[in-house]
Amino acid sequence: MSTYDLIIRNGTIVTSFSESKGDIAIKNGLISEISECGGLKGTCLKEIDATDLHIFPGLIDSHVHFNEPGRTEWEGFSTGSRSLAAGGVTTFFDMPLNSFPPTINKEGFELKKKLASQKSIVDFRLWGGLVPNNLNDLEDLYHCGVIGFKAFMSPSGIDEFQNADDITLYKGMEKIASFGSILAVHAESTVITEQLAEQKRLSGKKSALDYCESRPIVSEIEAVGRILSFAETTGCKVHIVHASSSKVISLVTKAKEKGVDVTVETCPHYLSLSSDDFMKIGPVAKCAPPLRDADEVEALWESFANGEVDIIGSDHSPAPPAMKQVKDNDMFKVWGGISGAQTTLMILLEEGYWKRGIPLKRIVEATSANPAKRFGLYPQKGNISVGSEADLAIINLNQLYRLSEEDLFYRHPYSPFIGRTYRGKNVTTIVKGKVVFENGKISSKYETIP
Ligand SMILES: NC(=O)N[C@H]1NC(=O)NC1=O
Ligand SMILES: [Zn+2]
Ligand SMILES: [Zn+2]
Repeated sequence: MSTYDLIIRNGTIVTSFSESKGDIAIKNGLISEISECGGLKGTCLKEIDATDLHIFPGLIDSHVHFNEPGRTEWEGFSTGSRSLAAGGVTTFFDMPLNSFPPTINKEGFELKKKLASQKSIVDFRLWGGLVPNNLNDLEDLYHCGVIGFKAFMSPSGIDEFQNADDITLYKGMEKIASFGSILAVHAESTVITEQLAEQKRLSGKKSALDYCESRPIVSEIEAVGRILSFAETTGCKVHIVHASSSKVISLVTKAKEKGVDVTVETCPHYLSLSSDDFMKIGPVAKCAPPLRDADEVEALWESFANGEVDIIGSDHSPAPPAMKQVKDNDMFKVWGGISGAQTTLMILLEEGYWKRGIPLKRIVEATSANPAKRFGLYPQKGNISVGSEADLAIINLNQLYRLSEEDLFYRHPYSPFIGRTYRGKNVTTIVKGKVVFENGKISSKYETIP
């Protein structure tokens, strides 16, 4: 008879391609057996009854900014990873900027890796940056084990992480292609966004609407078109982050049809908040690219439903409260970034599964299987199968609740989703076989923040 560390009984197991009831046995951090309900024979140290609950592969958030080291007062790995655990996320990929030093060379990588290993309660990988003048660091970063490289096509808001000009992109992509790695891009046109912002400034226009108008969809379309042409020429794999519009997604779909190796991400905020919501909610909902109108939100859901959106990432990009407040009535001066690490799954369940009939399998695909596949972690992650890592989220689809400030584990508990009602809550999170979140709480072993 086998001895297991943990057995989860009687849940509905959802993967990107299947949904069925069963029991899962876990040993040494891996899934060691899956059977129909009642079929597992053996003893275990702990049992979880998942009757009436759904079991998803733990989410992989391929896009967060946890700001550590250097700006830990903005977030940090302790609070950031606890927020993810609460939201059913078991792995994150930390972006190379907003922390200081940025992850643009080996030293920056090693420093961040050490801190994340000490403090994170979920699994992680790190992005490396592509910036002007670090072409000679890319190979070191690749050997350090970055999950991929990230570049900005417009100013990032952080002085020490410069946006990449076209020659940096082109030369960088040749190098990245030579290692078989991937470049993620923040794709907005510097020329369009800066000139429109300057016109707004000269005419004293600085409202939320003015900010949105200074970063139109065409600015994304132009930048995406340019990066796709570099991708075609260099053969470099590309991942477009935070596309705000189905028009951007369509451009990516057309490139895929032509054989370009490209994927695209959108974020829960573009799927659940409109520019009108931004006017009502204010600076907490400021991001770049900005929120779009309600028709765009609906069109984005269509792109999601038909599988054109590959990946959902949160782009969790917090800042201290003072930087998320409007001063001099000027929305342009507010930090652009939405706190969303904890809320991805609840938004997709409420707005996607419940309101728009999106299948759970599609949600699992975009939040877990696809990021694992795109970044080389599948099927160890992103799946529920014998031999894969025991990264799981156990979900009560019927639990109805209103998100409040007290629910948030962020360093600064603000979110544009506070006060909204959701159906579907993550109740238990398991990372490599360890229960890190249970019954609405961080497990006692991880309660104390180091
Ligand atoms: N620097 C940074 O995190 N910027 C992010 N914030 C945002 O709203 N979009 C971004 O790219
Ligand atoms: Zn970005
Ligand atoms: Zn980002």
